[in-house]
Amino acid sequence: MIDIEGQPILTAAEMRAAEDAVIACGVSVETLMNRAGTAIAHVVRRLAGVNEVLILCGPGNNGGDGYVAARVLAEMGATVRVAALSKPKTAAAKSARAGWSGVVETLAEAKPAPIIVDALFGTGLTRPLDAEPVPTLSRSPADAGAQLSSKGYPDGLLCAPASAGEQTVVGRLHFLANAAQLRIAVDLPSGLGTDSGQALSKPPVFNLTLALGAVKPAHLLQPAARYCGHIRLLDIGVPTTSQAEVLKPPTLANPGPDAHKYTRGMLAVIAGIMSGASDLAALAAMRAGAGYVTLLGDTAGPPHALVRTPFSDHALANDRIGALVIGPGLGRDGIARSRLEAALTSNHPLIIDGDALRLLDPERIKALKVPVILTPHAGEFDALFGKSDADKITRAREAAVLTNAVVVFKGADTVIAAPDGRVRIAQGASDWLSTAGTGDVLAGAIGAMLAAGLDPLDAACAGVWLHGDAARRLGPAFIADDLAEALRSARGAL
Ligand SMILES: NC(=O)C1=CN([C@@H]2O[C@H](COP(=O)(O)OP(=O)(O)OC[C@H]3O[C@@H](n4cnc5c(N)ncnc54)[C@H](OP(=O)(O)O)[C@@H]3O)[C@@H](O)[C@H]2O)[C@@H](O)CC1
Ligand SMILES: Nc1ncnc2c1ncn2[C@@H]1O[C@H](COP(=O)(O)OP(=O)(O)O)[C@@H](O)[C@H]1O
Ligand SMILES: [K+]
Repeated sequence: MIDIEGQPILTAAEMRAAEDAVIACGVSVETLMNRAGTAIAHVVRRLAGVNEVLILCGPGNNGGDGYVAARVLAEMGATVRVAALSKPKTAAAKSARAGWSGVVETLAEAKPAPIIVDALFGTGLTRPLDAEPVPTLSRSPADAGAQLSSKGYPDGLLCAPASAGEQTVVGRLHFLANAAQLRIAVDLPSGLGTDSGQALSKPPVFNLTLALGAVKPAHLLQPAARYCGHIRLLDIGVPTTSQAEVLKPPTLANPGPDAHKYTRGMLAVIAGIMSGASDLAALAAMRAGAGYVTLLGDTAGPPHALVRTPFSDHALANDRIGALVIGPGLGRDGIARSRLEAALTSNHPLIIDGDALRLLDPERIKALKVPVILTPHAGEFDALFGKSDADKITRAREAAVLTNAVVVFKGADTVIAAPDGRVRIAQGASDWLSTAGTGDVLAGAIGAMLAAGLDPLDAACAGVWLHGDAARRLGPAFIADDLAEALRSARGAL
């Protein structure tokens, strides 16, 4: 089992292409399925102990993985049962089914077990599951493992059509999941759109999802990600590369003996009408490790290490400024507009956040000749780039190209995109981040990284990582001030 930090993220089509490349070199689908099923079986065996395992198999290769896992688990001495939705459709799944010598129960009538393994649907799911009826038997079968007919009903047994509610695929999955102590999904919880991150049908929430060969967008994008539980990658010997990767901890240099405040990076934050927001950004930058932070505006108060200076073109013209944050608490009045204009013409690398994003259009951003990082939340993103049904990765990528800027598309599934097509996606963000001011903290943290000289994508990634890690350290009900302070611990842990 591999931790997914830093791993490539592949769409369903990219994963199929990666598999096809291996198959073209002479490796059969059956071999890949055997590797997948065997790896799944070993994980399940470790977690299940002596408890009974119920594997739910679908018609495609995801189901095929399930049959292989069942066979291997049985060979290892585990107590394992299999329940199928319908008979296997693909050649590899048929061959995997043939390798399972035990009974195959119907999904409709399978009794619960303490451990369930969902191998119903993986990357092949193309439509919602809710309306799909599960075949049921009109009498209790002595051996429900009878061959399933082409309609998906067991041959030789009279089948009744499914009734509503629990007798849908989703209903059965929820019923069996609710009764289980441990829920494990093969590749993806059944019901999720692999690339969109949408729940085509709402699956139960799993404890563990075993990604096969590569991480997929649905493992990270909301709402799909929250059904996956912990995600671990299983290697099936398919080489993968992608411009999209899971965010990993940054490598940041600590100050050396020759360091001084300016070598560690000088950040300027422009204040506006709501000084609390720019204060948070400034504090965050200091706690993320900036050497010198100056706040330009009419503000007052601690910390004493923060250099508060009235806003002026002269203050902005300081060559030592390595990066400039504009937007937190800026407002949208005349003063805000003139400060934004001064920032855009200052020649300093820019982090553009909050209100500043509402005062700009993509063409103006693209025309800037300095490195730019944009940090919109969903509302700001829609206002700047328009609404769209495209997935979050595509939207972030297109926005980065359109503006020639690094775009940090925030949310519970923050997507960071560079104009060259590289994408990084954060995993496991604390939902407690949904509190006022945490975006200002992020802008400051990214500002500290850009001022220290990191390239814009690395700076954005490092800031998002530190921000997410600080939140994880704080647990519940923190406020943005706590988060800014906790950046210090996050920085220290690297
Ligand atoms: N390829 C490889 O080398 C390897 C692949 N591996 C594994 O294969 C998985 C992908 O397999 P897959 O492509 O067969 O898709 P899968 O998710 O099993 O479902 C497809 C089936 O579902 C059906 N179907 C779709 N939507 C439906 C709906 N709403 N309701 C009902 N049916 C629906 C669809 O029918 P159709 O749309 O054609 O009518 C088809 O029959 C992948 O996640 C991984 O686990 C590993 O073994 C490693 C090697
Ligand atoms: N439900 C959530 N789970 C995880 N992170 C979240 C969630 N909601 C918001 N965030 C994060 O919290 C921050 C909120 O930023 P933003 O909306 O700009 O807030 P503000 O403007 O109040 O500072 C972003 O970094 C975002 O990614
Ligand atoms: K599955």
